[in-house]
Amino acid sequence: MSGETVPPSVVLLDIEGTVSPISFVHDVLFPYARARLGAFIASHSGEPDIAAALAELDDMTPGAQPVQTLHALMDRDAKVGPLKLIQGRIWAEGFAAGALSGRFYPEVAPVLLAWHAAGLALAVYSSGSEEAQRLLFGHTEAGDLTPLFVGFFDTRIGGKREAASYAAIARALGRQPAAILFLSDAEAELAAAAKAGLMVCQLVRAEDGTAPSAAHPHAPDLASVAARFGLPQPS
Ligand SMILES: CSCCC(=O)C(=O)COP(=O)(O)O
Ligand SMILES: [Mg+2]
Repeated sequence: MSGETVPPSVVLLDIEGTVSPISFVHDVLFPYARARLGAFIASHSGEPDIAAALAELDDMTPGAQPVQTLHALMDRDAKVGPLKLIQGRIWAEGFAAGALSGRFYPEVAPVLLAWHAAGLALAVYSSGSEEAQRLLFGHTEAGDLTPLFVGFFDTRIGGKREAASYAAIARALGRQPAAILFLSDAEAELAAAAKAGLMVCQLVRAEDGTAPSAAHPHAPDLASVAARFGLPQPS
C-alpha cells in the first residue's frame, strides 16, 4: 500500500469506463434502447412510472414528441431520470429475451468476488437506473453478481458531480465517508466524492482512452486499485 494508511471498508463503483468499457455502453446498450424507444412508449405509456417519465419529458420540451426529446437527450448523453428509467426498462426486455448480456473488463468479477469474500462492502453508483445496474451485474459471464452488493445508487440520490450525493450515499450505507473508496473514470465525479471526504481512485482504462487526472490517484484496473489501497487480490 502506498500513501494510504487505513484501507477502505466499502468500495463504491461507477459502471461506464470503470467496470464496463465505454464502447459497450455507447455501441451496444444505447443503440439497443434508441431503436426501441417508439415501440416501447407506444406499448407502455399507460404504466404509472412511464407516464410520469413522459410528463417530465414534456416539462423539459413542452409539446414535443417524447421520442424526439429522448433522441435529443441521448445525442448529448444527458444523464436525466426519465431517459435513464426508459432505457433501463427497454434493456430489461433485452436481458429477459437473451438479446443483451453484460460486458465487464476481465479482472472485474474475480476482484469483486475476492473483495466480497474478504468482507468488503460493495456498492454501485451510476447514472444508469438502479434497475439497469441490477440487470447488468445480474447477467455477467461469471453469473449473477448482484448478491455481492449492499447497495445500488442512481441519480435519484443526486447528481454524480455533487458532493452532497456522496454524503447521502455514505449515510444510506451507515458508513463514514472516509471509510469509502469511490472508483470512477470521471474526474468531476472523483472531485465531488473527494470533497465529501471519500477516498477516490480514477480508473484509467487503455481501451477507453481515459485521460489521467493530475488531481487524483489512478490505476489501470481493479487489481492495481487493490495493490494501491491494501485490498485483497483474487487467488
Ligand atoms: C446498465 S448501466 C448503464 C450505464 C448508463 O446508462 C450510463 O449513463 C453510464 O453512466 P455511469 O455513471 O456509469 O458512467
Ligand atoms: Mg463512468
